[in-house]
Amino acid sequence: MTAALTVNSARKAFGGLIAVNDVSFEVRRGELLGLIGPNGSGKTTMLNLISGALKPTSGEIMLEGRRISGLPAHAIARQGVARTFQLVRVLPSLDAEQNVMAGAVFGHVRSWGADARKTSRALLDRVGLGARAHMPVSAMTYIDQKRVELARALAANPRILLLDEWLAGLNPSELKIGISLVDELRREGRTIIMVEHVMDAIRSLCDRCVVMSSGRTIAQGGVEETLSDPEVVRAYLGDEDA
Ligand SMILES: Nc1ncnc2c1ncn2[C@@H]1O[C@H](COP(=O)(O)OP(=O)(O)OP(=O)(O)O)[C@@H](O)[C@H]1O
Repeated sequence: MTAALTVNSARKAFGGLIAVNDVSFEVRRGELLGLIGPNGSGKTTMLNLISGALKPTSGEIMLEGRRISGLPAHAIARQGVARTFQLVRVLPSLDAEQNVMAGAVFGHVRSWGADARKTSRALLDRVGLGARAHMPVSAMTYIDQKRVELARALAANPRILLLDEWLAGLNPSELKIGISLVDELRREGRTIIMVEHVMDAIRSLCDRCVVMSSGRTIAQGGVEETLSDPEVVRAYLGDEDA
């Protein structure tokens, strides 16, 4: 069966720094893959290569067997890749509902007007913001802006969802809610890549992990087996987020 996403020898150089160095992995349909590694190991750059925010220096990325690397970000979004950002990016002058509608209009399965509004309302309910649909996002807390961003990413029913540290910065009770929300997405069969430092979340949510260190993949496979790999333990030692 064709993988949902295939990354083949992806490489990204920023001048002399190779942020992603010959990385290859697959994400199966309906799988939640954890992309983990110490700070600066290349995880966000890898997500940027998939979403088209950056073009790979070499290598290729395929979505459902079709090459997406090299396409502009908006074309990749149309093909069905949606994401959230490590530092939330919302449209601050618009309200929550309008932000989510923007995802429905510009993404994979597009809808407009009343349809987009209906989708948007349902998703805002789902992320716990049903009562604040008309609040300007600039007046929302950071956590609520993250929820808006997740709803926006889901609005176009993407083929693959990229979560860049979506659980970071949550307090323990918010984290519990956040984990169960991602778990619900997983149970409904969504294909997700999650860049995350919260190890409890990795352990409870991921089907498999890919571990990066200094731009390279140092391990991939089942979560427990990967996290106990001596090279992974070594890569994390001394890293305060481990
Ligand atoms: N636009 C850029 N220009 C130059 N260097 C960059 C750029 N983006 C990332 N880098 C460098 O590439 C390396 C990998 O960064 P990246 O943000 O992908 O790591 P990360 O694993 O996501 O880190 P973190 O967990 O801290 O978010 C780092 O050394 C970073 O400084």
